[in-house]
This record gives sequence, C-alpha cells and structure tokens, in this order.
Amino acid sequence: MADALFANNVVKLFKKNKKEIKALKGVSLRIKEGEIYGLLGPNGSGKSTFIRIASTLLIPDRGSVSVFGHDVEKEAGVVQKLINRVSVEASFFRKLSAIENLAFSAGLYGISKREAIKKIYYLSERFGLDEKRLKDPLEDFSRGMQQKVAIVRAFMTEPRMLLLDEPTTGLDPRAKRDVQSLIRDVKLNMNTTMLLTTHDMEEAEKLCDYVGIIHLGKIVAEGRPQELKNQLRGKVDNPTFEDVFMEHTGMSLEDAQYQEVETA
Ligand SMILES: Nc1ncnc2c1ncn2[C@@H]1O[C@H](COP(=O)(O)OP(=O)(O)OP(=O)(O)O)[C@@H](O)[C@H]1O
Repeated sequence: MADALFANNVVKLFKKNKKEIKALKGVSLRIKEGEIYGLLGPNGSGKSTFIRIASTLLIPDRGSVSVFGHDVEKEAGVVQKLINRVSVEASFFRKLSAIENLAFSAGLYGISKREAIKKIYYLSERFGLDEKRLKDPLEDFSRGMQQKVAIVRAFMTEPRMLLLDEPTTGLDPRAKRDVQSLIRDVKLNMNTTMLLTTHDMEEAEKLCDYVGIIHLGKIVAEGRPQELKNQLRGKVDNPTFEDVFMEHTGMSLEDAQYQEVETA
C-alpha cells in the first residue's frame, strides 16, 4: 500500500512570553492509504500542531511532511486539493442555513452553485443528515449535527485524505456514536485515508487501524491497537487501551485531558 502521508523528523517551535516552546521535537510517522491513523496524546502534546502542518496551515521549522508524495511546503496548493480538515469546533456562519454554509465553502473551491446543491443533497443522504433540516440556520443545530455538517462540508471537495482534529470531543454519547459510525462508513465506502486525534481511548481502539501516542512533542509508541495492548501482557492483567496510554505517557486519562503540559 502507498503512503498517504509521510512525516520525517518534524520540529515545530513557538515563542510564548519570550519562552521557546518545542511543540514537536522530531515527529516521524507514516499513514498508509485507506487507513485511519489515530494520534493520541495528552493536552499540549502537539497533536493539533501536527495536523496544522499536515494541512499546510503551519510551516515546520525542520523536517518535512508529504501527502500522497507532495511536499506540504513546496506543493501546498496540490496538497490543499487532496485533503480537508474537520476541527473540534467547526466554524460556520451561524445565522445562515446548512445549505448556505455548504454552498459558500464549495464556492471557495470553485464549485458552481448548481454542482454544490447536487453534492449537498447527495452527501446529506449518504451521511444521514436530515434533508428537512438543511434550510435551518446552523445556530439551531445540536453540536452533533453541526459536526455532521462539518464532515459533509469537508467531503464537498472529495478529499483523498481527511484530517479529523478531535471530531467527537464534547459531543453527547449518542451524537458521538453517530459521528463515529459516519467515520467508519467513510472508511469502508469511500476509501478515504484519515488522521484522527482523540482523547477517547475506546474511540481510538474502535476506529483506528494504527495508533501513534505522542507525548511532549515526540511519538513514544506506535502500532495496531491490539499489538499495543499485547505488549503490556505480563505487566498488566487484561490490559485495556487506557493502560496502554498510561504506560507510555505516565498519565491517567483524566490528568492528560486537563493538564497543559510544559514542553519548553
Ligand atoms: N500558536 C501558538 N503559539 C504558542 N504556543 C503554541 C501555539 N500553538 C500551540 N502552542 C503550544 O504548543 C504545544 C502543543 O500544542 P497543540 O495544540 O499542538 O497540542 P494538542 O496535543 O493538540 O493539545 P490539545 O489536546 O489540548 O488540543 C502546547 O504547549 C501549546 O501551548
């Protein structure tokens, strides 16, 4: 299988209050075409920074990332046509309807209004977005529905790779399940490669073919979820994926979600 994404020794530094923060300290990873790669890590470990670099929004200080063989820095325009991104808090024109929002963003990619409307109805049906609600303003949608609209929006450009930055964080259990089954459906039926960040270990285990655990700007463990659990056998009885996370980050999940890690 070809590489959908290849990152080689990526370093990213930020300056905050005259202090240097090493958000990424040499991250290398590979994502195979058609797979879902889960990037897991505590708050502040560098997940979003990596996603922003992969989606051409940030430039690495060192190292390189290529998407389907195209360098994110030197061929940013080509990469932008191959990917799309869904973030934890999708931004919309809240007073405008779902259709208006979707048609507007399609227009930014040069898709005609007629073509956009066709796609909106097709994708809404495919992704279980109630057609009757498409004309309602976004502000009347639940967070779960908004995330579905965000995923439909990402698919308007037919991306070969989707970057999902905490797409289910903050959703209630039912909306979370809906978005997760949508992600699974996309993988099965559209052969879209996905990079997913999440704090939810059950989600990572359920959805991801391959997982990388990032801690203090470095990948500290990588493998298929089952392999990572197997590595703990003998050390922990019936290891769970949460045990895997704790083993490699030295943090409980609760700490990992609330602690902002100093990476200077
Ligand atoms: N624009 C910025 N300016 C200064 N520091 C930044 C900037 N963006 C990120 N950082 C810092 O870089 C580190 C990595 O942040 P990043 O947002 O990538 O982490 P994360 O793993 O996505 O965290 P979370 O799970 O909270 O979203 C953190 O210490 C963060 O404070």
